[in-house]
Amino acid sequence: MTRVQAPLTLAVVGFGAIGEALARALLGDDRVRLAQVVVSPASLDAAQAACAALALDVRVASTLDLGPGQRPDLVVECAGHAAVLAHVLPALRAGIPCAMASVGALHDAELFAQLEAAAQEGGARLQLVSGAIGAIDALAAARFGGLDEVTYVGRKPPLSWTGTPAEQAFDLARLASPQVIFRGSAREAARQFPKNANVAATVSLAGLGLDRTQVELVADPGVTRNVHAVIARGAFGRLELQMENLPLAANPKTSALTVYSLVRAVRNAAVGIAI
Ligand SMILES: NC(=O)C1=CN([C@@H]2O[C@H](COP(=O)(O)OP(=O)(O)OC[C@H]3O[C@@H](n4cnc5c(N)ncnc54)[C@H](O)[C@@H]3O)[C@@H](O)[C@H]2O)C=CC1
Ligand SMILES: O=C([O-])CC(=O)C(=O)O
Repeated sequence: MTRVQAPLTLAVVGFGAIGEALARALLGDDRVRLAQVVVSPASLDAAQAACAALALDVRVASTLDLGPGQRPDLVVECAGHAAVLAHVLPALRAGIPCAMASVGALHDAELFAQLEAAAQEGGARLQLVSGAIGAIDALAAARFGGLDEVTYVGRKPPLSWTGTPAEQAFDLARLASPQVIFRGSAREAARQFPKNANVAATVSLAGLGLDRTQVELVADPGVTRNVHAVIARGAFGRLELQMENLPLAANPKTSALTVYSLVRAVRNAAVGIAI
C-alpha cells in the first residue's frame, strides 16, 4: 500500500528578496505547505500583498504561531540578524527545527550560546545554510583533519556596500578602482556588515572559527556580480574556490544562490533521500 505523507508545514521568517523568491520557488511542490510568513511590523502590508500576488493561503504576522495545531515542521529564517533572537530562538526552544541564513548573527557569543541551549532544551536542530557560498561541506569535513589557514574575500559592486561603515569612509559612487573596505576577523566582519558578511561567518564556522578566519571585503567597480573567494590549507590538502554570484534584482546585496540554498534546505527536510 502506498503511504500518503502529509506535506511539510513551513514557516518563513522574512519575506523580502529571499523570502519571496523562496516562496515562489516552492509553488507547486506538494511536499511542502507554506503556512506562516513572519515579517517586521513595518513590512506586514507589503508581505500580505506579495503573498496575495502568489495566491498563497498563508498566515502573515510579525510573530510565529507555535501553538498547538499551528506549529510548523520547519522554520526558515531569511530576515536579518535581529530576527534570529526574536524568532529562531523561541522556535528552537519549542522543539521546531530551524534553518537560518543570517549566520553572521552568531558573531554574538551570547546569542550563539543561547541558540545552543535552546536547541538542546527543545531537542531540535538549527541548520546554518551555506547560503551564497559553496564548499562548506568540504571545509567542514577538512576541519576534522586540522586546518592551517582559511581566508575569505568578498567582493561586490560599490553600491552594494551602501548602508555599511564603508559609506562613511569612501565615496562609493565614485570609486574608480577596487577598494578594500574591511580587513580583519570573520567575527568583526559579521558584526560590522550584517547584510554583507554572513558568508564570512559561515566560512569561519565551518573552518577555523570566527576569530581565526581572515576576511577581506572589497568594493569593486570592476564587478557586476557578488564574488566570493575562499582559500583553505590543512591536513586534507588545499582548497581554492571562487564564486561569481548573480545578485537578486530585489536586493543586489544578496546573491540568488542564497535562495536556492534555502530551497535545498526545505526540500531536504521534506524528502526521504537528501543531498
Ligand atoms: N547566508 C548568506 O549567504 C546570506 C544571508 N543573508 C541574510 O538574509 C537576510 C535577508 O536578506 P534579503 O531577503 O535580501 O533582505 P530584504 O531586506 O529584502 O528582506 C528582509 C525581510 O525580513 C523582514 N525582517 C527584517 N527584520 C525582521 C525581524 N526582526 N523579524 C522578522 N522579520 C524581519 C523584513 O520585513 C523583510 O521582509 C539578510 O539580512 C542577511 O542576514 C543574505 C544574503 C546572503
Ligand atoms: O549574498 C551574498 O552574496 C553574500 C551576502 O550578502 C552575505 O554574505 O551576507
